Amino acid sequence: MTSLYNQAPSVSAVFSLYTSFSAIMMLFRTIFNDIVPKRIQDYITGKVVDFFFSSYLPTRFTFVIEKEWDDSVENATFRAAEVYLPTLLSRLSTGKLLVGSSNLKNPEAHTKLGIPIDTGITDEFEGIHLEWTLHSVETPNVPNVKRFFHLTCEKEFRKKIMEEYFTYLTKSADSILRQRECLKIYTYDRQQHSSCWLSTVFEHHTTFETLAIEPQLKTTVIDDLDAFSKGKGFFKSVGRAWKRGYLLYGPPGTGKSSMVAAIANYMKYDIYDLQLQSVRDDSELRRILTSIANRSILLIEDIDCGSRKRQTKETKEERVSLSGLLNLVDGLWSSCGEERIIIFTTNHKEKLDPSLLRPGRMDIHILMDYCTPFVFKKLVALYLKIDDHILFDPIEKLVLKVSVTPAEVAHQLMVTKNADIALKSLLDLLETKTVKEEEDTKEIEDGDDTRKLNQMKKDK
Ligand SMILES: Nc1ncnc2c1ncn2[C@@H]1O[C@H](COP(=O)(O)OP(=O)(O)OP(=O)(O)O)[C@@H](O)[C@H]1O
Repeated sequence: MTSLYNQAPSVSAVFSLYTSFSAIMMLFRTIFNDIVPKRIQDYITGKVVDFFFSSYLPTRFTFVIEKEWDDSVENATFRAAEVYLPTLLSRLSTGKLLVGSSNLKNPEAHTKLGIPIDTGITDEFEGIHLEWTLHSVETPNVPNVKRFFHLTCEKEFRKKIMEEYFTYLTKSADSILRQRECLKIYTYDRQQHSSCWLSTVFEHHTTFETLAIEPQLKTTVIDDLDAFSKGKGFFKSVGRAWKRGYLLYGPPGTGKSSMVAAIANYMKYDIYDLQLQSVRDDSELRRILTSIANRSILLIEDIDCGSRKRQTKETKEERVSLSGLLNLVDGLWSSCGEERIIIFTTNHKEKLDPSLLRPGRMDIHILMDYCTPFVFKKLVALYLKIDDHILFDPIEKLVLKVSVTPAEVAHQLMVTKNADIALKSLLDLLETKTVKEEEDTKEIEDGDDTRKLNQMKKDK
């Protein structure tokens, strides 16, 4: 007992040991804080905490990726996941996959794949194991179910996932979309509670090969589109948003919609078809604009007859203002997103507000005009598969004389596969039009003569 008591350290020895230990710790802390860089400090601290406390703390981390970001704005990360995940077929947890047919008429059309609700799918990124699951919940008073992905990983990798994996995801989805064959057309569905874009498969097969336009116009448009798609660096270097605006104008039936289809098919861009009349006000227009995906066409047809005002039942005027529209074309809102083409079409360019036509607003103004001899021959080659006929000469002469649209010509050429009959019916149409136009001109001249006569009588 005595010897034990003698071996125990004295209070003063313990105290001096404690003081020395504290001094060393303070010295260590000072060195650690002053000399070791902050990032290394964080790393070491994290490792120490993980070592001592990891068994008490959750080690998994889950990212929640909702379909809609804010009101009707589609979350681009959700969209990217929707595109990318079905390509990881072998990693589905349940062996289930959604399969949708895009085209009943074409059995060779590619089927669309999707992830079923509550199905897990795994991915590997630089050795990190990732688990994806798609969930859905119903919300009261909202017609559509809310869909969201859960992406779970080890907590220690969350920073890497945020900084690198999401970029990889977006890039992968982008390159998948660039190679796809099936485009979509979206229409804006305005509901009382939640408005959104509804999509369907875009099946307009017009390409620049089947669009009958003058060769020079075709070259101009294709060159412009090529320069645009390769122009990311250029647009950035000159401080401009990566977007392009086209105004297509001309009489009905001259191929404006067909030109839009050719552009979409050439660029492999989806189309967002917006009826301006269905937009409540500028703020809704702004929201719509931010909800459009990159690599897409925003199409506003018949911009002249949109009469940007509309009356509600309560006779309250609702409108998209001209400045809202101009902002959409070249203001700050138009700068959100990348690689976008805005196309306005109109049958009456002269009715448009001059501010919309000022240089720099829409990059290119394209006149879609009445049929020319070249366009006529191109249509005949397409529809009747011939490049010469005895009726070509009289038809070409009349095409130069009267206003006939490519749509009218195409309509006559579709009547039969027999070239003699089809061309004869086209010639008849042109002759009838010639007579009509001559009569109209005479009427106008007669009207002018009568007016002049009356004026002379008055003057006397
Ligand atoms: N340039 C063209 N090349 C080939 N086909 C054409 C051309 N223009 C018109 N057509 C034919 O006419 C139809 C109608 O043309 P389209 O809808 O593209 O004209 P539009 O100018 O957009 O008319 P609208 O102003 O009435 O909308 C097309 O489906 C196509 O078959």
